Amino acid sequence: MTEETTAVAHAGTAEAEPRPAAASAAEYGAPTLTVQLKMLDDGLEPPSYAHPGDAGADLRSREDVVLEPGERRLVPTGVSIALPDGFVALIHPRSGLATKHGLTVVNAPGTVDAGYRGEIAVTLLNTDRHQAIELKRGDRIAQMVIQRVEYARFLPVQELGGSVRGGGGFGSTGGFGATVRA
Ligand SMILES: O=c1ccn([C@H]2C[C@H](O)[C@@H](COP(=O)(O)OP(=O)(O)OP(=O)(O)O)O2)c(=O)[nH]1
Repeated sequence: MTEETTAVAHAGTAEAEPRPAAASAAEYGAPTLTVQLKMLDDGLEPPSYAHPGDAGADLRSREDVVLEPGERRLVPTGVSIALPDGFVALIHPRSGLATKHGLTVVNAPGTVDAGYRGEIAVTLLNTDRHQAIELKRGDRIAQMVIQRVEYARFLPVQELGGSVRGGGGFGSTGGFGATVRA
């Protein structure tokens, strides 16, 4: 654990800034929200967006990790944040690692609550049945998407409001022909 490296104001309140309907090239991907960030490991790069307009900021592994086929592990990122009230950070897998190596996030998307101040960690799973996955400290292992959320007041009722779908679900509209091999 080391000293705080980055801190910006306004924790606890929603600070999203309105953006123009059509952002110019210079504005595209410009920050729309200020989030306090405390790095817990001086040697690691903070979360970052690979390109302007990317939804996910990459998170890095704080440790060297080897995941054997089928193995899962909670991997620390060295990052803690203070999200404004009304926001959530969702931890998603990275598609390249998923496609090329079968690396995924068990609980995808992981939910980082606005009130959470601990270290963000990622429960990685090697879904490959044959190859181990070797991750080095500093490797980008997952991505963090920050979104607005609603906090519901649950209102008990006897009858729910109607809808076209009604109770249909779990394949009620068809459209797939998968069969299970015996
Ligand atoms: O991928 C994740 C998911 C969660 N968390 C942290 C932030 C989150 O706010 C906290 C609790 O997560 P969650 O609510 O999913 O866990 P739980 O199993 O329901 O635990 P709790 O009883 O502490 O809420 O753990 C992570 O660092 N990474």
